[in-house]
Amino acid sequence: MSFIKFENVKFVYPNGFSAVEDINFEIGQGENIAIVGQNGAGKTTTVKMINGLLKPTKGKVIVAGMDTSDFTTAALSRKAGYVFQNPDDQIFHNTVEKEIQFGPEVLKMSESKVKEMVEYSARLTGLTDVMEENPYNLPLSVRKFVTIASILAMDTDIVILDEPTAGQDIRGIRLLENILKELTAKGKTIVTITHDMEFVVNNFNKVFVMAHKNLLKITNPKEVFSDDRLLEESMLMKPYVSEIVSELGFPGQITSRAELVEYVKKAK
Ligand SMILES: Nc1ncnc2c1ncn2[C@@H]1O[C@H](COP(=O)(O)OP(=O)(O)OP(=O)(O)O)[C@@H](O)[C@H]1O
Repeated sequence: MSFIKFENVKFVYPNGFSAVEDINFEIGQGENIAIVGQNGAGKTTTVKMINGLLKPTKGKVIVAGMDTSDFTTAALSRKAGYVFQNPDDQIFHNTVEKEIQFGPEVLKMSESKVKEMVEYSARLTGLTDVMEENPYNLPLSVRKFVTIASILAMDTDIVILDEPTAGQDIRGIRLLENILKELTAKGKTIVTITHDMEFVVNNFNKVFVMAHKNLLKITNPKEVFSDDRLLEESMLMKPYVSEIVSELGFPGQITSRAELVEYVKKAK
């Protein structure tokens, strides 16, 4: 059964610019989806319609049984938490702790539940030691985790991450991978926009490929990276491993480091 459903969805910004033309898809509860595609394809516009920040100009968006056109953004954001692409569009408190606390307090969680959720989210995002800091004194990559923590603390059924990998080093990527695992284990539905193809290969089974204001294909990473036409149309780069593998003339289905190591070991 679908938990998120887009039916013939079009979105036109107030200035008349059409960013999404005609999108149809369904996401089941507990699914973990990556959205990839060229800049300006309409990825952010699409996910903002899931938590009601934007309402479709045409068509229907149904989230957890709610037609988003009939509900306020406040009501929808209790179901779907959206982590903004740019943390500075989201952060407005002067300590990390206050920022994370804000969401659960708005949701009127009990004092002990707020404390529990803040501690849990801070631990998961590696922020425990910077709780008293002003977020604006922290690097952008850490500010991103502050925004992720503030959404995790709300314990929404749906978590939307917009470009979480941008500017992250290996520690940040590992933290993100752990967060995805933890959320999946808790049965959360996760939608992640990313340009990092290595991250896609290592963490997702289902990929939505967007281009030209539409959803081109719903597939898995292996199919994306073995479909040269799709790659070209959506202007996606293959993961580094896939590039090396094709230069070496190895089988094209190898997309991750682990698979490459396995293949070379067997071939020795
Ligand atoms: N508020 C707005 N008013 C008018 N046009 C907008 C607005 N916000 C975004 N757009 C335009 O809509 C198109 C789709 O933008 P969107 O942010 O959804 O794309 P995206 O696929 O997420 O791109 P990126 O990977 O660069 O973040 C772009 O051409 C963008 O310039």
